[in-house]
Amino acid sequence: MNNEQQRIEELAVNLFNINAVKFGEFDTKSGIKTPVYFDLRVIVSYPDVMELISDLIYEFAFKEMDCVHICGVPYTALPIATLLSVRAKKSMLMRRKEAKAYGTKKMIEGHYEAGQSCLIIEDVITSGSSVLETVKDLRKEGLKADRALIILDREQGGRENLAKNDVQIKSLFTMSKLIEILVQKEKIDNTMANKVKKYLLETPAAVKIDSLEDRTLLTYEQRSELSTNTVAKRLFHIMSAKKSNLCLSIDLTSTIKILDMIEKVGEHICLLKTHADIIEDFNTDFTVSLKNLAKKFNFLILEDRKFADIGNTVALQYSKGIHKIAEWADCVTVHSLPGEGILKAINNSCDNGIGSRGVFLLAEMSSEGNLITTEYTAQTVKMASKYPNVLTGFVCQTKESFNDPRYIQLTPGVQFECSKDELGQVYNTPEKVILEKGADVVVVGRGIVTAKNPEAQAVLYKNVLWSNYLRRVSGKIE
Ligand SMILES: O=c1ccn([C@@H]2O[C@H](COP(=O)(O)O)[C@@H](O)[C@H]2O)c(=O)[nH]1
Repeated sequence: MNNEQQRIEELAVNLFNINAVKFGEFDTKSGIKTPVYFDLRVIVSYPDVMELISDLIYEFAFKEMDCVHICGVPYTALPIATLLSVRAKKSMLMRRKEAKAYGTKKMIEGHYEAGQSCLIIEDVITSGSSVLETVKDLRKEGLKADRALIILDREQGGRENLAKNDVQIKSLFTMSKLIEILVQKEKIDNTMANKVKKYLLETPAAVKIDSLEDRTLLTYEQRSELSTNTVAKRLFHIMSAKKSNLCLSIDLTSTIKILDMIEKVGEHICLLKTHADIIEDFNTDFTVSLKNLAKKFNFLILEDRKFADIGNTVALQYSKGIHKIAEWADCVTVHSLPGEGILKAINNSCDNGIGSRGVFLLAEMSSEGNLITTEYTAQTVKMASKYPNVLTGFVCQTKESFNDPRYIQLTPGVQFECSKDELGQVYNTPEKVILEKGADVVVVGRGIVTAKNPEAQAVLYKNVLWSNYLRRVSGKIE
């Protein structure tokens, strides 16, 4: 056995011994359970392991790579990048997780010039999204970022996702290699190893999240393949099948008027948005009729309840009271203001028998003078990323709010003219929201409901929204 192999095996055993590799059942970012989990954050407490890792990276991977700078993906890879920088006498750059609120507002700290190359160091890759975030920020500064050294590649699509974005990787271990060594060294038995192998074979490659590719250039069909929330998947399918990305906001106050309006426009919409609390004669028969119409015309129902309380209260508001929203609405809107308790509450309700449901988180609002800031929007998107199974998308106004192709941008505030109502609602045109603002599903309320001929108006909206979507995905925007 050669020296490299021996030291790789030594590292595998060390990682196992310090509990940086764990076996059991763990939740992952993508929502799929995994029998093996890597927590390389603990290595900072073990100088010998740190030294071994940086030696291995330096001798077996780094030496042959020509680069001006080294940049670790925050945070776990930062100490490794530091050791390597000292060892190789190469400049190190630091990528911030958030831009500073004052001063330079730079994302990359250190001295560099555009055109110089920067090698990225990362501990573990699954989909490769964290490496891509770093690549994105380095490239924004004009740096060449096309190679990354990884300690462990989970072999779940990260290498391929990165290659598609022109980043080549080299890793000390693949997951299969590590497992093989641990069996050989009698750290785990064959049953466990087979469980991991089965998981690797059966689990779809981790979705391509936060890629550099613009989500709005992907088709709804392509995005349905990536969806981790059942409602988002269904909605993408319905949109493609009906050639409609129109959501009707049915802000009427009587059940008869609502059902009558749906008979007229149901064929043309992919989503129906309700405000149950404005309906004066709300009753269970109405919800039965609503569900029948949703089935007949093939659309989903979104109750625009905008929950904004503590998790426990929301769980009750969602399933109890007169409205029993959980029983008839495929998805609901939720404010992020109170924190992730709301998402947990709805996630738990799904696990506890109501089945697959979805949430649209409010990341931005269409009303003039609303208090949402860009930081609030960014934190909302970050919070949501922990709940991929329940998150259908975001209610927002701008494409920049998020780029994860699994989620749907639902944009209200749309009419044929850019205008405002007397209470501060701001309207953009269908063309603008689809082509410039990144909307996937567009909410139209009074633009249809108060029209003389709502059906004809719905068809007009549907056609213009769909043709602009086709322009967007075919890259024919002049
Ligand atoms: O930021 C937001 C969030 C939700 N809405 C809702 O959409 C409709 C818009 O109705 P219009 O008649 O087309 O103005 C309405 O139900 C709002 O509650 C929004 O407008 N803005």
